[in-house]
Amino acid sequence: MSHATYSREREVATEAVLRASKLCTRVFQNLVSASTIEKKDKSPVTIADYGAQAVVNSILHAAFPEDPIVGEEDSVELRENEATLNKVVELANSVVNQPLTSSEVLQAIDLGTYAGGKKGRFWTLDPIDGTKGFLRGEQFAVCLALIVDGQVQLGVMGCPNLPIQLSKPDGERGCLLTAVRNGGAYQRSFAPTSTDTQIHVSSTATTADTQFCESVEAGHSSQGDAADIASKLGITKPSVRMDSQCKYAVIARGDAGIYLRLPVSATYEEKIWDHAGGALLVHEAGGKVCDAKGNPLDFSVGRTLKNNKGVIATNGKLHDAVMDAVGQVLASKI
Ligand SMILES: Nc1ncnc2c1ncn2[C@@H]1O[C@H](COP(=O)(O)O)[C@@H](O)[C@H]1OP(=O)(O)O
Ligand SMILES: [Mg+2]
Ligand SMILES: [Mg+2]
Ligand SMILES: [Mg+2]
Repeated sequence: MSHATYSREREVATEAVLRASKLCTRVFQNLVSASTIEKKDKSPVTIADYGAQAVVNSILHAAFPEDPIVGEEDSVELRENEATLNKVVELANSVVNQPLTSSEVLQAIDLGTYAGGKKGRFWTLDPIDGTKGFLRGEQFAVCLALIVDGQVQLGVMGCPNLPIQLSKPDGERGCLLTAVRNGGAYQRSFAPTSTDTQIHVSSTATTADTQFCESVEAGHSSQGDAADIASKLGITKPSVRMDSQCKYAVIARGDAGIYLRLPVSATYEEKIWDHAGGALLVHEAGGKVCDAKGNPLDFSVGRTLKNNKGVIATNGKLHDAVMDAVGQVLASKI
């Protein structure tokens, strides 16, 4: 089968995500302390969010000046706060080759205001997915994807705190995950000499043996419904709770077989940057992703997944059994 390999896009996206990941780790090491955590001070993650978006957008824009970007952040509040802006500029310049001025940083951030849609190609960026995980020193991800005519074609995700092997939490951390449509899913470490290894979902066909994962945050997914679904599936092990799109990564690598993100409110619309790269990773690793009703995720309707409610990702073999249980538990709710 012939298909686009997006090799140049992949190379540029990898470079951008690695540099932004480095920036995030630097912010965590220098600005997050016991006292910021105790005070629930969000300023470090705000600085990292803006810095990572400025770095990724400026690298993308230099390579593909015609490509629009749907990014999570904009510069409106940053323009009001000179001290924060100075820190963002300094950090961004610590990871890029060509130094940026303050106004270039602001402009780069605002390249992310595109509305999305079903025609043409655009990038979507979550500079830090899992802000709460970032502040806790747990999982977060820099997530970049390329969408063409409403379909995700390339996903590149940097997970600075994710162990290369989940079973070795004290081993090497920092994973770069890449998927190209019809081209497979891959992982490498952040080490410059590291090379891609193809990854696959788990081959488990028995729900009772499966590890399932869900959000840390009760406000992002209905954990009561997830527990009911797990019990219907005969799963007795507690869920693995993890922030961010790292959950898609662990499904794609076969560490877990089921990711449940169940609707918590009638009004919340999931954002495309929270799912585009992760969903392609699972698909290309041999798994399946859909919403709580079994519909495919629709990335062609703007900045949100307004045609979908919730997200279910599995290793594929378990998909029908999981969707059966989801249907029973959510029958009266969605
Ligand atoms: N009410 C909400 N429901 C679902 N997801 C949310 C909600 N509020 C924020 N998010 C986003 O969910 C993602 C994290 O989810 P998870 O619980 O899987 O870690 C993040 O993208 C977070 O934004 P952000 O990118 O600003 O952290
Ligand atoms: Mg996010
Ligand atoms: Mg974010
Ligand atoms: Mg946010």
